[in-house]
Amino acid sequence: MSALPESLAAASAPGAPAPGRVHAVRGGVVEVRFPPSILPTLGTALLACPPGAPTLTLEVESQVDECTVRSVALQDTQGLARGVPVRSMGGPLAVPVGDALLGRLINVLGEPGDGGAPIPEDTPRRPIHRPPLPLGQRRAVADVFETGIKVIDLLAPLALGSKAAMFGGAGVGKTVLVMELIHVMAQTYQGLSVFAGVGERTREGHELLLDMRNSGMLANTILVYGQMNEPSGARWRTPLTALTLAEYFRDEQQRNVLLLMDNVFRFVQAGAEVSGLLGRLPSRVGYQPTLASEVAAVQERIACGEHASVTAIEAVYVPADDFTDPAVTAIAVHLDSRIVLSRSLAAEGMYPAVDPLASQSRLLDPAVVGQAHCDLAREVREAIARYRELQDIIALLGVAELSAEDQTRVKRARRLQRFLTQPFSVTEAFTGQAGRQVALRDTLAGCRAILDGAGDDLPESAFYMVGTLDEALARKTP
Ligand SMILES: Nc1ncnc2c1ncn2[C@@H]1O[C@H](COP(=O)(O)OP(=O)(O)OP(=O)(O)O)[C@@H](O)[C@H]1O
Repeated sequence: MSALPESLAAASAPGAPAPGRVHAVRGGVVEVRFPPSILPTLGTALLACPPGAPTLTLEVESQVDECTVRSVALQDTQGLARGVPVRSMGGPLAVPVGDALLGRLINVLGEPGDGGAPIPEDTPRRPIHRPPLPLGQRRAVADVFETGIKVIDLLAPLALGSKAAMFGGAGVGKTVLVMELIHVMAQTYQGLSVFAGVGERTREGHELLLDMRNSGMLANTILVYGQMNEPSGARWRTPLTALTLAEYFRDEQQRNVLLLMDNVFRFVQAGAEVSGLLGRLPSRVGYQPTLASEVAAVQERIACGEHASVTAIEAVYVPADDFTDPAVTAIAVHLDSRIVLSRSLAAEGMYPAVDPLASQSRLLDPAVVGQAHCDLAREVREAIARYRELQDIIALLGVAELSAEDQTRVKRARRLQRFLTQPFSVTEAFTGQAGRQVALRDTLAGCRAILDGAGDDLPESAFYMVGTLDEALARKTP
């Protein structure tokens, strides 16, 4: 970071009298006046110190004139009044990073939210605004990892150092899928996880903390929460705090990090709220004019370094199931794997409700997964696409009116669709069915066999919510 001008450095020193004063408070937006020589720059963190009350962190978003800045509050502004002294922190918000945070739940400022001991004073700190890793220091993504979830491994594989997202409307299973992936990772992948809970229900966040604590997964995890009850500024900056932690482990300790974000749409939504509060003109569909750059500022920082990587798995809420929503498209362009959850599959109970045709991954490439895998994925997609084409005819005339060839195709496609469902470990408590993880080899062999007619004689139900094909075959017994 560039050196501070002398006047600003002196004014930011902890013991120095606060040079700024709150001029106006409008909800989450606070205008602060400073002497013109030390007007803080954009992105600088400010500390408002109301007498007799806890301090409050703000972030400068615009300079209104030569002595006024407009800032957004990262904490609740209740009780903040005109005239309250404000000190500039001389740079962006710096959050504690490192091993002391492992196993902890923190907020956007890096303060504990789990009722535990305070974070030690000597913990190193890093600014939340940082440039992404230069291209020259990045490594190409190629190490595919198996999730054990058949439909993902087959049609939208994930890789270490890649970015993947689950897209879906309300209640189609995004959170369940992210939780299952956390579960899989904890068992198979020896790394650290940083979970950013952005704008979702506080109850879900609490449940995750308890689940992780009970299953012993918390020791290698940091939870960073800016849930729906927090001010928009906090929700907007929570992903940056989580990213800063992930980058620290990647760059300083050369450790692989899994970054989970639920929900990236809420981050965009918080940005839109902040933009509205700042009085900026809205852009398409009411989103902030800076939508693309805000999303890019987060997504570009998720990258694979020379020695270690940050792998991101994100949940993206799709408002009103509209996949052309500007927020959704702005996020989608940055991803390596897009897993689209379908409401009609969820309505039929075909969990995980991953749409086999809409989901895709850059890693489904012969150079990465091999020719045989790519060919099989294409064949599975073709079979399901053909079945969807025929569905209208079937609804009107019945299956019997189809040609013998199409009848066989429909039969196999329906079995394939069911074979791609699978019970999850995290849903065991309410489905009563033990979770299954399937090796990629078995997934490929199972799909190949079904396409070749190995399951033609079995009832469709034999394929529903099973692990391997052998399990389905074992259900044959009357
Ligand atoms: N794999 C699954 N197996 C069984 N049930 C599932 C599965 N996935 C989702 N469900 C059912 O769907 C419900 C909603 O799932 P989830 O909370 O993951 O949705 P969501 O897309 O995250 O919703 P929201 O956007 O409202 O947060 C679950 O409570 C569960 O009943």
